[in-house]
Amino acid sequence: MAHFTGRSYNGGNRQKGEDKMSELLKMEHLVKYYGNKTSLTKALNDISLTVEQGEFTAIMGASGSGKTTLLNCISTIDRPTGGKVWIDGVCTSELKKGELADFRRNRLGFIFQEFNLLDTLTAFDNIALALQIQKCPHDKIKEKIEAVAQKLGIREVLEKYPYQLSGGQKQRVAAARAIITHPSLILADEPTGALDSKSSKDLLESLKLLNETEHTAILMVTHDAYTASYARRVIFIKDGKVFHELLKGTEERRSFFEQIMDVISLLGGDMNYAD
Ligand SMILES: Nc1ncnc2c1ncn2[C@@H]1O[C@H](COP(=O)(O)OP(=O)(O)OP(=O)(O)O)[C@@H](O)[C@H]1O
Repeated sequence: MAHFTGRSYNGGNRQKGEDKMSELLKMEHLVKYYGNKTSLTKALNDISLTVEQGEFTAIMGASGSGKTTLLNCISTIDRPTGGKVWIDGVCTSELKKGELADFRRNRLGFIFQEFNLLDTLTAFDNIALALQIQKCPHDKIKEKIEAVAQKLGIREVLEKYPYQLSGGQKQRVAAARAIITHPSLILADEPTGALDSKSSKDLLESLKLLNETEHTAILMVTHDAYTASYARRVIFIKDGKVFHELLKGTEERRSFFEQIMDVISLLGGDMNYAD
C-alpha cells in the first residue's frame, strides 16, 4: 500500500503551486431531500465544490452516498432542495424551463452506464444526431465524426447498428456522441459499469485522450477504484457530504490507484477493489 498522501477536504480550494485554471463548475451548499416529513432522505447534505475548465474528476462513494443525486443536480435533470450550481458562470436554478433543454444540449455531454444509443440508428447517425439538432451543415458533420471516430478507434463500426456492437464499442460511440458538440463538461454516470475490464480500459484511455486533446472537463461518478484512477482528482462522498479528496500529482496511475484504495479502506462500503 502507498502512504496516505491525500489531504483533508478544503472546500474545493486549490493548494499553492497548483496549476492556475479557470472555474467551470461551482456548487455552493447543495442540499437535496427526497420524500416527505414522515420519511425524509437527505441525499445531499451541504456540498460545496468547484471544478476547473478541462479537469478530469471522479466522484466516488458507497452505494446510496449521493453520487447520482449530485450528478443529476449538476446536470439540471434534478433540482436541488437548497444551494446553487453555476456552469460556465450560468446559475442553473435561474434558467427557465424552456432554456434548460438548450443549456443541456449546448453545454453538457452525457455518458450513461447503459449507453442510451438509439437502436434504429447506426453508430454514425447516433453521433450525428447531436450535431443535426444544432443545425450543423452535412459536410461538417461527416468531417467531425470521422475525426472523433479516429481518436476513439470506432471508424470501422460507424455503419453498424447498436445491436451489432460490443458493450465497449457502444460506450465509445456514446463517448463520441457526448464530445462531438464540444460541450464544456461531460457528465458520466458509472460509464464502465456495464463493461468488462478490457473494454473499461479502452474506454478510460479514450476519455483520457479526449480530456487531454479537446480539453473537455469530465465529471465521472464511479464506485470503481480502477476507473477513478484515470481521473486527475477524486472526490469521496459519504452520507451526502464530501468526505475527502485526492489530487494526482506526477505519480503513475497505479500508485494513484493505491492512494484511492487507502481512502476506500477508511470509508468502508461496497466499492470495487480490483486493479
Ligand atoms: N427519487 C428518489 N426518491 C427517494 N429517495 C431517493 C431517490 N433517489 C435517490 N434516493 C435516495 O437518496 C440517497 C442517495 O441516492 P443516490 O442514488 O444519489 O446514491 P448513489 O451514491 O448514486 O448510489 P448507487 O451507487 O447505488 O447508485 C439514497 O439513500 C437513495 O435511496
